[in-house]
Amino acid sequence: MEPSVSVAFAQINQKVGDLAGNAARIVQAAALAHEQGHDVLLLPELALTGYAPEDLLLRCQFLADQQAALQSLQETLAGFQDLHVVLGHVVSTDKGTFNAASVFLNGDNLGTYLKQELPNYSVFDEKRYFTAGRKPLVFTVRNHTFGVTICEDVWFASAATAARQAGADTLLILNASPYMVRKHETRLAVVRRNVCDAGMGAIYCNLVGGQDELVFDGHSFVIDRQGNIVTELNSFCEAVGRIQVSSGQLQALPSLPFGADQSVPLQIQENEAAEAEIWRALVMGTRDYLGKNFFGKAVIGLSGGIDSAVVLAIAVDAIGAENLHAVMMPSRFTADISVNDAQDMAQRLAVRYDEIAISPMFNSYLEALAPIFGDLPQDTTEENLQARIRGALLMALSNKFNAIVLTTGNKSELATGYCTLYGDMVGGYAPLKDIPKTLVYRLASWRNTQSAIIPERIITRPPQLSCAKTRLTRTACLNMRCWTHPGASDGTQ
Ligand SMILES: Nc1ncnc2c1ncn2[C@@H]1O[C@H](COP(=O)(O)OP(=O)(O)OC[C@H]2O[C@@H]([n+]3cccc(C(=O)O)c3)[C@H](O)[C@@H]2O)[C@@H](O)[C@H]1O
Ligand SMILES: Nc1ncnc2c1ncn2[C@@H]1O[C@H](COP(=O)(O)OP(=O)(O)OP(=O)(O)O)[C@@H](O)[C@H]1O
Ligand SMILES: NC(=O)CC[C@H](N)C(=O)O
Repeated sequence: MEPSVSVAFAQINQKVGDLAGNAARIVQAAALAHEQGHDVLLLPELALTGYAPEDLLLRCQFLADQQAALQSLQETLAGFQDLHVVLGHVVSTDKGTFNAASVFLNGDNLGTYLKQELPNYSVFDEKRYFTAGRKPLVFTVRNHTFGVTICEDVWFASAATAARQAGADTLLILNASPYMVRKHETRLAVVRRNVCDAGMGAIYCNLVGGQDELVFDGHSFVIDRQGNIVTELNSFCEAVGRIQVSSGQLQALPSLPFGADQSVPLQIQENEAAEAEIWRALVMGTRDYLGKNFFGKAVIGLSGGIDSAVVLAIAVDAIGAENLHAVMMPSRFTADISVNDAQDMAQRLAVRYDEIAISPMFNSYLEALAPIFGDLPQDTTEENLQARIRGALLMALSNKFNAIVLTTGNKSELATGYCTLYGDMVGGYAPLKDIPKTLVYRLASWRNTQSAIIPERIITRPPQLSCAKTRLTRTACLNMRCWTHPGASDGTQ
């Protein structure tokens, strides 16, 4: 019987540009893998710089700092005897800048792989920064040979085929693959087609965490050469997965927790609702945007409507009720039930809640404008003015308390222009910017199945749609109402 080889793969949350912090997490993962007696540790794509480093790569100083951090890391990793660490980093030479991965063992570099397929579509812009590599890299631990590739490489056949031809039995894939609904199924299909069909098993290690407008889901997996899933990690949590390779067979070992937040179970839950996964994506995206930009607190305009209710619920799950401030800013047009529902929601979540009446400010504006407006009829102008007064108040609270304003607009509103510039668009991060209104309702209902934090009337009440507020035609407004809330087609408020 052949001696077995064991591999750990660390789904960790790195931060673009934070070389010291990223290196510390890499060392922590290596210590864990070494302590467990593993032979190989696989890390995500560009684990040292974080993904995507974008224009930092155009700064000579950043490249020099990264090189120094890499050197120092290589020395530290030498302390974990006999552990092969497959680490993603940048290589900069007179031939170009490369998205690379090196295999470090006992202080030596066994080889460096250069990414061959550079994605340059959608959110990816790698051709702006990187030059493509051409050669496979393999290394052997006892009798088992591993190939190394990086993310987009496995979306094509050639890099995996070259690794197989160079003798690889199992392909190690370093990834920074952002989340989209159902992306996991696509990744599995791609790896089955390009890696398993070439005769190899695959260990797919993905980055996890929010980075500006992207959220990486992790959801790393191991698949054998027949295309069967051997083990997979849950999405939206840091974790270390582990396998053993024995007589060419890949066998799962129990996964290990990693990092401070261990609220998400490591293993995939059977039959989980799609909303549960999307909710975790929104919570992680919000938590990491705030955390990585040094905001401990947030402020939200709470209207008693569905969007601000869902944003508040996401924010509570992300940073805790004690770090949130909800502000209701009623005008003379605000219905009592809106105020009651906002109060009720804040109370259920134990969030600090304040009311600031905006009528006096609104009247002052109207008075100041009266000589110019004359007897022109009221229209969107006055409505937008209210939204802008609220925006100014929220930004004042933001400046004074160093709390970021969470914008409540959803994707349907942003796509159709149904929002007020310098008004309800105010703020630094919009958790719902990629969530259409129909999904906002589904998410609210799903979150309430976990604990009833959103007053039911906020979910069932037809959206407060005002056609005067938008530049959409009346027909478009009615269509939108049907589209967003099928139950509300009579135009009532
Ligand atoms: N990473 C981030 N992501 C998302 N949002 C972020 C953020 N960092 C701050 N924010 C938000 O931005 C807010 C801070 O921005 P902001 O409220 O604009 O305020 P502030 O950062 O103070 O920016 C204004 C600066 O420009 C100066 N200024 C302004 C206008 C004219 C002149 C002149 O000399 O002519 C000078 C002014 O003296 C002040 O120093 C934060 O409270 C927070 O809400
Ligand atoms: N009375 C209010 N008090 C506090 N914030 C408000 C108030 N009215 C509006 N806002 C803020 O402006 C955003 C947009 O308000 P709008 O009345 O256009 O409703 P909406 O787009 O349907 O959002 P929501 O579903 O949260 O009411 C709200 O999500 C909220 O953050
Ligand atoms: N970083 C990458 O190369 C990512 C590209 C890839 N197609 C993905 O989203 O999974």
